[in-house]
Amino acid sequence: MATAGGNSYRNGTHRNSLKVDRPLSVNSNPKTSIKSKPLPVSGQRRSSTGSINGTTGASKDDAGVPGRVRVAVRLRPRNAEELAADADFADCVEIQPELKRLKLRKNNWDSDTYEFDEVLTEFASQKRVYEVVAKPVVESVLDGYNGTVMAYGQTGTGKTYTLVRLGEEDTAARGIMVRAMEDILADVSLETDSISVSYLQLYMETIQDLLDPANDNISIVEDPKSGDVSLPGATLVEIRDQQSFVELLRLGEVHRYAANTKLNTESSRSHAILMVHVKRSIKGRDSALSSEIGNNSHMVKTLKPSIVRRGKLVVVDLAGSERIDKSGSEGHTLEEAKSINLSLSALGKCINSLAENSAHVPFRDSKLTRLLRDSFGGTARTSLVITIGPSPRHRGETASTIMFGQRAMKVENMLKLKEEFDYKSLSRRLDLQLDKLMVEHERQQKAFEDEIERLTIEAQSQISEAERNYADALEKERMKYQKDYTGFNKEA
Ligand SMILES: Nc1ncnc2c1ncn2[C@@H]1O[C@H](COP(=O)(O)OP(=O)(O)OP(=O)(O)O)[C@@H](O)[C@H]1O
Repeated sequence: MATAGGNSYRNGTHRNSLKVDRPLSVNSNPKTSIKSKPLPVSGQRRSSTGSINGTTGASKDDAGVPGRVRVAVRLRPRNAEELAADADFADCVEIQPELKRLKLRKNNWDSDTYEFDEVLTEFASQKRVYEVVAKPVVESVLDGYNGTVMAYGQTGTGKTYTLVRLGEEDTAARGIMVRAMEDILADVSLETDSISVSYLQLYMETIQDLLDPANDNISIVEDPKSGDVSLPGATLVEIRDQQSFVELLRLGEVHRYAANTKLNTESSRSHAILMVHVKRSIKGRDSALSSEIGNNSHMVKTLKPSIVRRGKLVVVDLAGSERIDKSGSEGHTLEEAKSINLSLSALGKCINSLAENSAHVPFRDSKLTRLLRDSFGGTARTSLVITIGPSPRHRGETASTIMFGQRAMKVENMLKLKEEFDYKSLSRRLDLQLDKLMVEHERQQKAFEDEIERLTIEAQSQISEAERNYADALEKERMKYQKDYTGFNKEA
């Protein structure tokens, strides 16, 4: 029945209510907009000194650089079931990519319009999705910032497809995780830099290690001073090539728990979290710290520690955001769904509080929000992709996903360069220098002692010779006197 209305709606012949939940100009405030850096030419190394807002070097301002959470929406194409079941119905959404707008149909005559940082149609390639959603974040991580890429949406709308696909049989299908590592490996130098990875899942408020399933209750440690969150119990694997990373992802996926629900037989019931730590050594390059220390005196120059930048990329594949009642879950699965809902609703509450600038943000309400503290309202550059399906039967979930994305767009982070002096390597360098100096000192001491001994021996032999000469001369003198004395007596 809705076909005619749906088509005419799609052709724009009906008046739609324009409900834009935020100012129409995405970057209306130049202070709060992040200018994405131009993409590097393939195979060409970027300069690592570029900063998030396009200026050279890091901001010396300790407060950081403002960076709003960026949100893209991705529409999944109709699946086989929808092609059959929804054949007579129009999609519940219409995408206007050139305007970066999405229309959510209310009925045959009316729709609400929302604007996002990017809108990705059902034809958007995985490459394009990576480039608009994740690439700017990956570049920031390479420059020494923290970054987050997260997918949020109803079960079966393409979160795992967008983030986790390995694309081994079809390289065009590679998801964000694989493409991000390719870019990271292409930019770092493994002689001076290092990449290490943890892969975890958050399931029923428990953090489990996807790289070591026996490690199933990892605690979150928060630094009370910096607020930094870490998981010291998680397996950390050093990555040196793409193949070992892909194998690691495959291993993680095997371990990821997937429970069936009525909505999707391969639904992920856990949140999967990939953490990529990128540590880079900066030598003689422009940096906030190196210019702070100055380079006037020779002393400072020789004792100047090198600088390390530690960027962390967090990629989060959230569990499906569908309502419990609709998933038809019961028993254990109901507990699961409640737990998933608890963490997702805690995330929603935090985002609402941040969007409204509330004094209190309830980060402590769930492990997910504790883990994502730096990603929302923190120091990370964050990009969210919200995934939606076209089916009018799931209009409610699609609407709630869209509202989540709209609120997330209001969250402002303060991006901070994670740069510090490498005192450890300075101390190692000084230890080495000290060892060398001590060996040299010992060598000189020995040479000095040898010289003293030589001089002593020489002096002693000279004294002995002088004594001998003196004794000889004395003897000669005595003999002479004796001879003279004897001669004198004879004459007398
Ligand atoms: N953009 C797309 N193009 C083609 N197929 C897609 C796309 N997005 C998702 N799919 C397909 O839809 C199905 C569900 O996708 P996926 O498993 O990624 O959903 P999900 O949101 O991660 O679900 P869950 O919350 O249950 O983990 C998969 O078969 C996937 O291949």
